[in-house]
Amino acid sequence: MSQKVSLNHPFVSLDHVKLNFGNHQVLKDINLEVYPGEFIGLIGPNGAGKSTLLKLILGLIRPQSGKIKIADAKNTKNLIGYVPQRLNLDPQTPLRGRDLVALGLDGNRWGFSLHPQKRKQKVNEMLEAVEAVSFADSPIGRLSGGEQQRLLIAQSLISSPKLLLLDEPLSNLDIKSSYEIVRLVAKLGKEQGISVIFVTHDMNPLLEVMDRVLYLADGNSVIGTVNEIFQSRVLSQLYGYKVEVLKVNGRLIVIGNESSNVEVFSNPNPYENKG
Ligand SMILES: Nc1ncnc2c1ncn2[C@@H]1O[C@H](COP(=O)(O)OP(=O)(O)OP(=O)(O)O)[C@@H](O)[C@H]1O
Repeated sequence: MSQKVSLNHPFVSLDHVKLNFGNHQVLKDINLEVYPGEFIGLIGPNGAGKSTLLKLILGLIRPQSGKIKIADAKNTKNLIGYVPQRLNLDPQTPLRGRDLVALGLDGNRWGFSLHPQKRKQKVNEMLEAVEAVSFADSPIGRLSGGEQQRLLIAQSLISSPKLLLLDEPLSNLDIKSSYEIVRLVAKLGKEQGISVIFVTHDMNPLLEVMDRVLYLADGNSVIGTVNEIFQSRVLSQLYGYKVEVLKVNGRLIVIGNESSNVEVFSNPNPYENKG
């Protein structure tokens, strides 16, 4: 499906979004605009509502109030790719890597109607893009976490989405794989003009690729550039414990130390939510 997406207009916008689960107010007033090709890191403590925010954008749950707008598209089904946390698979699962990627075609209107040769070609192109050709014919249950993540990313991108939502894709990955996955997503996002919202607890691999950072806590959000948010003072204030941001060889590194005492500053939100 070809959709007209303007670079000057947000692809996704959330306007005063509020979400409760029963009496539990998870998101109080979220405002956000995500532009085409923009890479946003979504961070915040456990239970802050990061996955819930992704589900709202996916349309899986509806807000109590506020508006969520996805470009001008009427049919958003194929416009959003979603990568869940790693799969928990039985090692005996008969599905091969390339079958998992092909499943991404079946969720859209032309998946089954695609000529088998064209279908195979599309799957091969995606496997090459995520550098997964060498293990594409292995049963997915026997692949490593990093290999499975590459396949899930290929699956989510095969229907040419305009927005990619990734929910903690780095959990269970080693440092090298984490950096590789982040670089891969950032590269494909920029090449194809895909907006990315990337949920993570490990911020370090994202520091060089994020355009902006969205921090969720206590139902509210703070958004800013990496330089605005990644300061020891700001992160310590947001998390409520000592977080140090160091510059080593020109690169930022975030170190969290929950046991340290820290002065929690009186103003809980150092930045206005700029959307
Ligand atoms: N379907 C649901 N029904 C009731 N409460 C829910 C539901 N889904 C999530 N919650 C609650 O909403 C809050 C936010 O959950 P969510 O999974 O969005 O947090 P998160 O920021 O992604 O957390 P984590 O970092 O631990 O993955 C939590 O307190 C959770 O228990």
